[in-house]
Amino acid sequence: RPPMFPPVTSRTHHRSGPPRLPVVGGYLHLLAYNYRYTYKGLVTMSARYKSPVLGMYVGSDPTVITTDFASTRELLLKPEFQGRPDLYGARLRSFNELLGLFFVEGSFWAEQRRFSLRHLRDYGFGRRFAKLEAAVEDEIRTLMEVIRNPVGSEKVRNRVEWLLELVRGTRGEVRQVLLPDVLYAGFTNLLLETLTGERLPRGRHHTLRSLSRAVRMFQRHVEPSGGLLNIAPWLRHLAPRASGYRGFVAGNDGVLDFIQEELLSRQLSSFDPEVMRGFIDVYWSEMLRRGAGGAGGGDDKFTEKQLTMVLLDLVFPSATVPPVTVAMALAYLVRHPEKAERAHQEIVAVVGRGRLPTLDDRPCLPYTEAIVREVLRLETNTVLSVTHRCTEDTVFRGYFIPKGTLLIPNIWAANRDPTVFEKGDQFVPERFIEPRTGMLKKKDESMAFGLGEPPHSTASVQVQPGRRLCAGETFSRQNMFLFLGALLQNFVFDLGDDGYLPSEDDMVPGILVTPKSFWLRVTERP
Ligand code: HEM
Repeated sequence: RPPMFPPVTSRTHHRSGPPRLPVVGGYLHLLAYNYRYTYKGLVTMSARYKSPVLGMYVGSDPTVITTDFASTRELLLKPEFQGRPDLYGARLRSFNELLGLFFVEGSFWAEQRRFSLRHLRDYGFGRRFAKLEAAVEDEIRTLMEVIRNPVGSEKVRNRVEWLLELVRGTRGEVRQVLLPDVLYAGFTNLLLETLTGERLPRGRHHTLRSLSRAVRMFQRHVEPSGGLLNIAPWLRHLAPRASGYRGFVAGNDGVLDFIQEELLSRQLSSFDPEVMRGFIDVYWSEMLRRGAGGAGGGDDKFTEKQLTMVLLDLVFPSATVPPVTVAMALAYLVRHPEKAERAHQEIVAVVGRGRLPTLDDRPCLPYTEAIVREVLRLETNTVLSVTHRCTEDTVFRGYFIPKGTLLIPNIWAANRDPTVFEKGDQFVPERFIEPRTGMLKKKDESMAFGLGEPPHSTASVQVQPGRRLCAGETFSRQNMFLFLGALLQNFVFDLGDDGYLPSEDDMVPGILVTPKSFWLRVTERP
């Protein structure tokens, strides 16, 4: 074992050299603190051991966990902490190799990330692009149509059953919508637009919803550090369901099938090297340019398997995190109807009712933007982010950290740290508004997307391979703002007679912490 931890218990310091981390026992010890919500258990543990930085073994892996704002920020920005561990699950999902964007490191990661972001940008990912903005507006209008009239036009009549699972009540009656489910198709379709230049028509939205279901199943069977399956992969034979193996594989296979059938096969069967319709065409061209498929075997970095996994790493967050975040924003606004009304008034004053809010309106709608920021902070559903790995022996906060140590930033706790966010566990969008001018504050210290460049930045360029900042930050922020703005402009959401709001102890744990689906009553504004 590396000499990081002292043999017995916490707060043992070395007489010479940097002190070693307080050891708080192993992973099972953590589970005892809060078996269901480990991110909360870590906060309790941190108070018990009087240290915001904890050290423990997860299986045989030495692991460092940060639980307050300052140490989490430092962890996320430290150059030696930008690696990724070689987890059993990371290989299980990708042909027994380390591929994609999330679970790779070093020069392979830097090159793939730089290439992907540079070319996704050309299709509106992280910058303004008229075609994508038109697609967003179209998806929002479709969503509003579905809410207004679920049975709808002839075109969707064969899908009525599916729609009625999402929207209850027919024309003229009280209407209820199922969240976040009703939002899944619209958000996912926007990623398809950047990848292929096309979206699935409304009559095929059920395919996107099945995709989100598969993603959710996967997410709910994975833990950020790899969990028990990583420590003892053989558990999958003894207890395939309880160990999470079955759900993991079923969810992952569902997403891979979608990528194969709906993205790769379709796109590549009509591939034309003269016309680049979206990111997939560009990646495929690069593969061909590097000689993939040729007699020499081509490049071993730009391969079809790697493309498949890059797509999985883009589909996987898109199909759940932004729609879940908007759904949670609506849930908070039902608890605080005066804040929904304030946002509505702001939108009506700037945009009116004759058109939908656009990205040009965004600087003039600070309160709506503040709601998005606040829900990202308070409902950080990427609770423990994605585990990092230390790539060089180093010292962190005075502690010696050997190469290979796993690093878990508790961004859920950091985003609620009371020393930085007053009333950190309450929904207060006003914290992001400058009281004197009513404008949005420049600074947003919360870190729902990780760190790498100023987290509040809406700047167009996200190509910074040195840090692990989320690749979809700008794309997500823009689309969440537009969807939420349109919903607040046109509808009032409340509980109705039998509505239900997910409570904090009612979230489903996993690599993302997401709410159970919930119904809200929706009324059209006059
Ligand atoms: C509200 C929405 C989202 C949130 C809160 C979020 C959050 C995060 C977080 C916390 C990380 C880990 C950062 C780290 O390792 O330190 C991450 C990584 C990543 N996210 Fe997101 N994400 C969101 C949406 C998206 C979307 C829509 C996409 C793609 C279309 C995306 C693509 C990625 C990728 C590829 C990575 C891996 C980056 C790397 O390791 O280099 N994310 N995200």
